[in-house]
Amino acid sequence: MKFGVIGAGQMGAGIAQVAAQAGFTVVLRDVEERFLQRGRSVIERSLAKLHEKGKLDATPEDVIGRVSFTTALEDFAACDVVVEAIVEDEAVKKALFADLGRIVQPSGILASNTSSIPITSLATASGRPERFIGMHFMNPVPLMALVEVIRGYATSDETAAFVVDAARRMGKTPLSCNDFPGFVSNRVLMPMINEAIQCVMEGVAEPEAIDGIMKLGMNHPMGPLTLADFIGLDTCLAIMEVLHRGLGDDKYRPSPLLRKMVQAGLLGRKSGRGFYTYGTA
Ligand SMILES: CC(=O)CC(=O)SCCNC(=O)CCNC(=O)[C@H](O)C(C)(C)COP(=O)(O)OP(=O)(O)OC[C@H]1O[C@@H](n2cnc3c(N)ncnc32)[C@H](O)[C@@H]1OP(=O)(O)O
Ligand SMILES: NC(=O)C1=CN([C@@H]2O[C@H](COP(=O)(O)OP(=O)(O)OC[C@H]3O[C@@H](n4cnc5c(N)ncnc54)[C@H](OP(=O)(O)O)[C@@H]3O)[C@@H](O)[C@H]2O)C=CC1
Repeated sequence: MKFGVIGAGQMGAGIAQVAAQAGFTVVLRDVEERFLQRGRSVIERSLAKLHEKGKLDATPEDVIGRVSFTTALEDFAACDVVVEAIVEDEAVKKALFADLGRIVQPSGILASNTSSIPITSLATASGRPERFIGMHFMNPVPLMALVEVIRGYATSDETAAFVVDAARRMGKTPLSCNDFPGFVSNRVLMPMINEAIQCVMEGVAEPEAIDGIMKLGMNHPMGPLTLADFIGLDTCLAIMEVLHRGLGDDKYRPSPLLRKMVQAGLLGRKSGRGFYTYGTA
C-alpha cells in the first residue's frame, strides 16, 4: 500500500508513523523543509519510546525507513490513499484537495483528518466525491485506539470498506458516523472543553482545580484545559466555530477567553503557552 500524508504537524507525523508501523510505504509532505524535520524528530522520539517498551515489531530504523519526506505534491501521484492533516481551515483544505484531485491517480482515495469541517464540502472540492472520506485519528495517534470514519454524501461503499480495512491494519478500531458538524467526537468533547474555559473566564476556579476536579472526579486521563492545550487552542476555536455555524445554536458559542488567547498567540503546548506553560514549544 502506498500511503500519503499531507501536513507534518502533531497529527500528520503520528499518522505517517502508524502507517509505516503497519508496513505501508509512506510519503509525508509539508510546505517547508523545517516542518518536515520537526515531524521526523517527533516520529523518531515516539518510535524510540515504543521500541524501549517492546511495543514495536520492527526496529525504529526500519519503520522510519519506510517514510519519505517531501515538499512536492507531485510525489503523491501513485498513492492508493492520501490523508490530509493540515491546518483546520476549510478554504485552505479545499484548495489542497482541488490540487490532489488533479494529481493523485484516479483510483486513489482522498481522506481528511479534519476535526469538524464538512466532509461533503471537501469531497466536492476534490472532484472525486465517491472516493472521498473522513479518516479522523485521535491525538496522540500512536497511543489512541480510535479512528472515526465519516462518510460524506457521495462516499462509496468501496471507499468506506477500504478505509476501515486500512485503519484496522494500522492497529486502530474504526467506528463510523455520518457527516454532521463536529461528527460525534468533537460534538461531544469540544463543548465540555469550551465550558471549562468559560469557568476560567468567570473565575469559577483556577485551571489546576478545574482539571483536577475532572480528572479525579470523572476519571478523565487529562483535565479539559490540559487537553485543550494538547489539542491546540487554535484547533479548539476552529472546531467551536464550525459547531456554532453549522448547528446554529448559541450553546456552541466559542468562549471569548478562548478567542482572546488565540488572538494573543497562546496556542497551548505547540506554542509553549496556553492555560499552562511548557518547556519546549
Ligand atoms: C481534537 C480532535 O479532533 C480529536 C482528538 O484527538 S481529541 C484528543 C483525544 N485524546 C485524548 O483525549 C487524550 C487523553 N489523554 C490520554 O489518554 C493519556 O493522557 C495519554 C494516552 C495521552 C497518555 O497516557 P498517560 O498514561 O496518562 O500519560 P503518560 O504517563 O504521560 O504517558 C504514558 C507513556 O506514553 C508515552 N507517550 C506519550 N506520547 C507518546 C507518543 N506519541 N508515542 C510514544 N509514546 C508516547 C509517554 O512518554 C509515557 O511513557 P513512560 O511511561 O515511559 O513515561
Ligand atoms: N490537534 C489535535 O488534537 C487533532 C487535530 N486534528 C485535525 O488534524 C489537522 C491538523 O492538526 P494538527 O496536526 O494539530 O495541526 P498542526 O498545527 O500541528 O499541524 C498542521 C501542519 O500542516 C502544515 N500545513 C499548513 N498548510 C499546509 C499545506 N497547504 N500543505 C501542507 N502542509 C500544510 C502546517 O504548517 P505551518 O506550521 O506552516 O502552519 C503544520 O505543519 C487539523 O485539521 C485538525 O483539526 C484531528 C484530530 C486531533
